[in-house]
Amino acid sequence: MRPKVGVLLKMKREALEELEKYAEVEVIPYPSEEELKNKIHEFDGIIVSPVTKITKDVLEKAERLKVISCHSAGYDHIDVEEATRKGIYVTKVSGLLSEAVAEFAVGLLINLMRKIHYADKLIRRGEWESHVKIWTGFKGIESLYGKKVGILGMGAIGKAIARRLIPFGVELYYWSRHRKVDVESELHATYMDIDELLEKSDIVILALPLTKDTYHIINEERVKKLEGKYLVNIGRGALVDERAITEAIKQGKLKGYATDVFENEPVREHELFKYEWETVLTPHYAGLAVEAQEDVGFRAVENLISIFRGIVPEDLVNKEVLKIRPIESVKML
Ligand SMILES: NC(=O)C1=CN([C@@H]2O[C@H](COP(=O)(O)OP(=O)(O)OC[C@H]3O[C@@H](n4cnc5c(N)ncnc54)[C@H](O)[C@@H]3O)[C@@H](O)[C@H]2O)C=CC1
Ligand SMILES: O=C(O)C(=O)COP(=O)(O)O
Repeated sequence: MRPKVGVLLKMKREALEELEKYAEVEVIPYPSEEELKNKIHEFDGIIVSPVTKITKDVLEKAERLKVISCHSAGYDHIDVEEATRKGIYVTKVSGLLSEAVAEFAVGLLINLMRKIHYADKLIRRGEWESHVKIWTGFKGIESLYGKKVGILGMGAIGKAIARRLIPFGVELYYWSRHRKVDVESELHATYMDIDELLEKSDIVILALPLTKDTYHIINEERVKKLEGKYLVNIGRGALVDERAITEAIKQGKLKGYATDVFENEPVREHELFKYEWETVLTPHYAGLAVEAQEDVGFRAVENLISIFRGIVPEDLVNKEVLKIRPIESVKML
């Protein structure tokens, strides 16, 4: 029997056609939790974007579900622990967005330090001369050259950021779950414990996934270690305690915060909106470059089909699931 697959986003037509070769497909773009609860029992597999949360309540109704294929590198919108317990395979799309996202992270950082976003506003308001006031230093514009940059999370994106920063003449530090000897020889980045890294860096970049271990990893205590420094967040909003960050910006302790991600998205209003000099804020769009998005749909389809064929894909997030429900028992193709 062909698997029934729910596509819970607007996916590229070509990727959808590829999926239709193997599965009975129903497209329900961005359903509400209620809609999903009423529908999920029909599916053997789903393809899902970061906008749709797959909660414990949804999974409770997912009687047939065997595969959740994320159309993204992040998988924090899935209750992975519960999925694993139920023997559901969860996959992500690794690598495809990294170059575009890393480029964007560097863009955010340069913008934050050189105030490009702010200068753009000044000239449009007819305030050409005011740049002189700024330049003479009442608030300070800084160059990246010679700075110490600490990267938290040295995965696909973290490495791509590091590679881009080397030509800027910075000193690189990193912290990740595991020490990476290849990174150290290729990128000349020094491994440090997170707290030492926060203390020694002038700039900190977050490129971690959001998990129960990394939730609020930049908490109130750690924000104190960022006094006089810049922070860039390209991972997920809840890697930081946004309230503590906002307070530190308000008090002039954190020099700047640039982020593409927020604790509660979408964001319509935020206290940080007031701090135009100190913050650069974008609506979760670092991965949105046509070149980056080109193959994401195909990879999400490939991961899902691979599992239904009894092949474990490299992009499997919850490897422990293999012990709970062996791959042979999810084979449908
Ligand atoms: N702003 C955006 O549009 C985008 C954001 N992202 C976010 O970036 C995250 C990272 O993506 P990739 O680099 O592709 O992932 P990856 O899996 O290649 O790298 C993640 C790194 O974080 C480390 N890590 C994981 N858990 C850790 C922990 N508890 N403590 C210390 N280190 C830990 C891993 O060892 C790995 O080096 C994604 O999970 C996603 O949330 C990804 C794409 C686009
Ligand atoms: O891949 C990820 O984790 C992302 O955050 C990308 O999000 P998007 O699918 O571009 O809204």
